[in-house]
Amino acid sequence: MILEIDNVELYFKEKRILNGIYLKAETGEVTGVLGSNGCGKSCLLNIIFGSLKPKYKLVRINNKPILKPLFQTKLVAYLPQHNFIPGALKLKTIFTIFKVSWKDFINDFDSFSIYMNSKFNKLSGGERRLIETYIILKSNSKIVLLDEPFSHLAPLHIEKLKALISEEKQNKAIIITDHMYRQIIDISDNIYFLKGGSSKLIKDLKELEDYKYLNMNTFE
Ligand SMILES: Nc1ncnc2c1ncn2[C@@H]1O[C@H](COP(=O)(O)OP(=O)(O)OP(=O)(O)O)[C@@H](O)[C@H]1O
Repeated sequence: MILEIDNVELYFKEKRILNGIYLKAETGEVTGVLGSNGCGKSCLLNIIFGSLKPKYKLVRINNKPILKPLFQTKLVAYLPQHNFIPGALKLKTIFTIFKVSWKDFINDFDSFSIYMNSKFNKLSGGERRLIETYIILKSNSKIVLLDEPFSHLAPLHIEKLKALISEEKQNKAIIITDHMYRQIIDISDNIYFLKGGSSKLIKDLKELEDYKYLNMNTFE
């Protein structure tokens, strides 16, 4: 499956946030999105998901325009920047509701086994983020959008999550954004950089220095 989005024009009042966006993601690949604070990364993922309606946009799957919001097609799962799982739910219930295997999760993250009957809001911020990311990543959807999955995670959990992302991409098109740029560079097959409302496909990591996203000599 090939997902493309272009012709995006997003305004909030008179302020133009996005214009000149082109992004392509496909099954078997991780597509990373990098950019400074406020450049529009979350807005772009929201627009792809269909929960934010810009002035213009064109979403195509396998070259066919998709006119209804993508979330209505059940093709897509989206990890938003904020917590989305109700805090009063027990972990076991959450995995049942989202149809994700608790056993597989415990195989990957055995330290969570003690939490099976705990409520979600009793977990730490990083633990909650890990569970939300895992649930979205392991969903049945063929397109996965991850907004800052690595925030608050301990290094070992980040490494495990990266391995899972690489596994899941075999059957999914994954779009990911995070400020942990080294992790994004590590797992991405393609990287788009957002600046001034438009996207640029990065061919050489040095461009990230030229665009003043990273300090000069970061990649020496
Ligand atoms: N609902 C809204 N109303 C008005 N302006 C908004 C709204 N949502 C986002 N913006 C503005 O749009 C711009 C892009 O926001 P967005 O959250 O997409 O940035 P981002 O690249 O994800 O930033 P960060 O890396 O800090 O999370 C920002 O200037 C933000 O203030």
